[in-house]
Formats: sequence, structure tokens, C-alpha cells
Amino acid sequence: MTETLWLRHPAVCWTGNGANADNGLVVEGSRIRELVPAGHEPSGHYAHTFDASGHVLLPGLINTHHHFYQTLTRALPRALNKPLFPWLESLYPVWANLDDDAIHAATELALSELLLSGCTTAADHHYVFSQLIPRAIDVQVAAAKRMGARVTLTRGSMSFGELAGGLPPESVIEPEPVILSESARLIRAYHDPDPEALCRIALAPCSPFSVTPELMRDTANLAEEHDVLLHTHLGETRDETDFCIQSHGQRPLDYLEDVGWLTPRTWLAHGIHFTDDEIRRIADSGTAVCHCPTSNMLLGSGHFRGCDMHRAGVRVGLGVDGSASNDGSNMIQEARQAMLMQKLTYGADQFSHLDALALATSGGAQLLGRPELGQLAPGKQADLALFSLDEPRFSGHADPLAALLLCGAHRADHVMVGGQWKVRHGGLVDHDIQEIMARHKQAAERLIRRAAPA
Ligand SMILES: Nc1nc2[nH]c(O)nc2c(=O)[nH]1
Repeated sequence: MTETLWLRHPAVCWTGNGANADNGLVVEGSRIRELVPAGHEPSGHYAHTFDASGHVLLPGLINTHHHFYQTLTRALPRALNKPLFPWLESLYPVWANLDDDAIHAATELALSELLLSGCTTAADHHYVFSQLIPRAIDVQVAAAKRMGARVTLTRGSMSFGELAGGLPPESVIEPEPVILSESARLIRAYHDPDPEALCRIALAPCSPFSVTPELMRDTANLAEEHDVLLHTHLGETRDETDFCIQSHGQRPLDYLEDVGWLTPRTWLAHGIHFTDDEIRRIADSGTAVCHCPTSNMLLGSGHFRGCDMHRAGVRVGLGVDGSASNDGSNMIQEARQAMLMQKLTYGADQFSHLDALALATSGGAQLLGRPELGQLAPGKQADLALFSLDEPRFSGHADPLAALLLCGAHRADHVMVGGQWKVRHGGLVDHDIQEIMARHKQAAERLIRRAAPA
């Protein structure tokens, strides 16, 4: 018989769907078997119990946009206080020196940081390939497997170099036939469509200023052929809009439609600079958008129109973005940032802590095509995060769920992925975080040493 575990007596259990689980829930194997309402006990047998008292129990958080490798270039002086284009131009030459060890270390570190913040599923956008790392995604697959988090690894790409009028230097662009054949190889090797999947692959040409329209079209066809998702940066800055008009003769959304990407297969990162009519077209097409509040503030990219998107019916999720423009990978903090940013943009009564939690859970599950994640309900995957409120920052609170975001929770106490504990008592179960940090720090130092002076 599969192991059964009753997580009982949480301070609050937020299921994300209105169902009552005041007395916790029962996990059987990799799934949730039943929710236990107030005053009830589980209806069937359970072999073990877990005392969740004093904890807020949530669905595992879902991060829908990251660049794990950027954890190696956090708070880098040459990139500070710059908007997107100069920021990227200062970092491309550093990222050109990434190697397999660096990618492995960054993937482990980023996933550790995410798990410790209550995140159980993460989408990574890796778009830097060079002769040093022709097979970066294979390295990420191995590292993610070691960490045990659920991932969607996107095969990113850059093909539109500065000689042809794009933004990135030639050192980080690849020939398009290589991008396409590698994308197909990775899907065949690693994409798992099973609802229990720990690893999926999606295709992600980087941005309108770093790939050609031809690559966008060919990638859309490939995604259709293999039934995988599409991801790209769009609508992030005014510079990007100006670039699109000058280089492609179109606003970013027209460009997206023209290359065959305005479809439910696509989720966009950022999505800030859209008109009302463009938001309506995004909603009508079923295209989804990932909001990255901290990065948008740090790079001064603009105000995400979350409430307008919601009213129009756009599917919206949350992402920490890369750790060179955040510079952390903390999903519960990112939910707080989303709440604050939307309140600032629309008014205090227009976006609540519950709206932010929905973005960070069921919103993300929808973006990544994972209906079995993002909510607590019988049959869903047992991906859970438990936060202790036994910290000075929460002392005196009246509402545990509101306190989580208002008082600034930053660390999960226990985290489960597919029925397996990955974090217990605020620490990784299967790994030594000090060892992961030591390897990561060495890789970051090596990378900076190799880079030419700014
Ligand atoms: N926030 C970010 N935006 C981007 N656009 C692009 O082409 N690359 C990036 C990136 O790394 N971060």
C-alpha cells in the first residue's frame, strides 16, 4: 500500500479553490487523497500524521520565469542602476564565459533558494549558448533531477547579433539550424507530458531584439509538431517597443501575431507595455503572461497592468525573473511584491494578498499547462508549502494568511514535492546547502575573473 500521511491541525490551510481543509489534508503517495474540513478526521486509513499546527499550509508556489544562470552575476557593479538594454549589454560579455560547471552550480543554487521559499515548480529560461556550453539544458536537467523540484526548462536562443542589427554580441548567438535541431533533440530526450512529470521542455527564443522573425516562426512550428509550450520576453520596456517598430516595422504584439505566437501555447515574460486593445487581443487569443514585479521595479521597466489583464481574462502567473535583475529567487517575497505593486498601481482595495497568492499558485499552474498543480484538492499532486508564523515579524498578527504577505514571510518551514519532503525545518532534506553555496560561489568568482574589465 502507498504511504499515507495526514497533515493535521494547520493554523490555516488555503486550498486556492474555496474548499475547506481547516483540519488539513491526507497525502497518499504522490497525490492529495482528501481534504479534511474543520471538526472532521480523515475518512479513510492513514499510516502517519504530521503536526502542522502553527503553520500556514499552501499549495507549492509556482515560479513561471527565471534565468537560473543569473544567480552567478548578482549585484554586479557593472550592471547596477541601468535600464534593460544597457543592463543586458553590460552582462552579455560576462555570460559568454559560462561553462557546464557554472550552469550546474547555478541550477542547484537557484532551485535550493526557490524550494526554501516555498516554491515547488519553476520555469527556467536559459538562452545563453556558446562553444563552452553547447548543451546547457542537459546540464540543467541533471541538476534539477538532483534537487527534486519540478521544472519546465525552456530551450532559449539568440540568433540576431549586433552585426545584423540585434542587441547581443556575436559571442553569444547561435546559428538557427543548430537552435532548431537542438530544440527537437531536447524535447525528444527530456520532455515528459505525464501529469506527474518532474521535467518538461518548452521552446523560448529570447526577445524581439535578439532573435529573428524566421526563428520565431520555425520555433512555433516545432512547438506545434511536438506539442510543447512557447515562451519569450515581450512588452518589457519602451526601448523594446521602439526597437520593434524600427527593426520589424511593428509594435511588439503585432510582431508576435505575425510570427504565429499569439496562441494559448505561448506565455510571455513581463507584458507591461500593451494598449487596452492589445490586452484584449492577448485575452482573446488565450496567450498567457508572467508578471515579474521586482525585476520591473529594479530595471525601471514599468507598471504591469495586472488588474486590467485580470478583468480582460488574461491568464497571469508570477515569476522572480533572473537573479541579476531581482536579485533574489524568493517566491513568497515575490508574491508580496506583486501585491504591493498592484495596490500602488490600482489602489489598496483592488488587489489583495489572496489575489497575489492565486497568481503564485493556480495562476502559474495555468501558464505552465499543469492543472494537477497550484491548488489543494483530491487527486492533485501533493506539492505543498508550510510556513511557520513563529517569528518576530509575525508577532501580534490577527490573520495568519494575510500576515504571510503583509509581514513579509521569506522562508518556508516544510516543503513537499509529489509527496516527498524536500525541505524540513527550514533546511534542504537531501542536500548540504553550505556545499551548494561553496560550489556556486567558486563558479561565480571564476566567471567574473574570466570576463574582460567593464
Ligand atoms: N528581465 C530580463 N529581460 C530580458 N530580455 C532579454 O532579452 N533578456 C532578458 C533578461 O535576461 N532579463
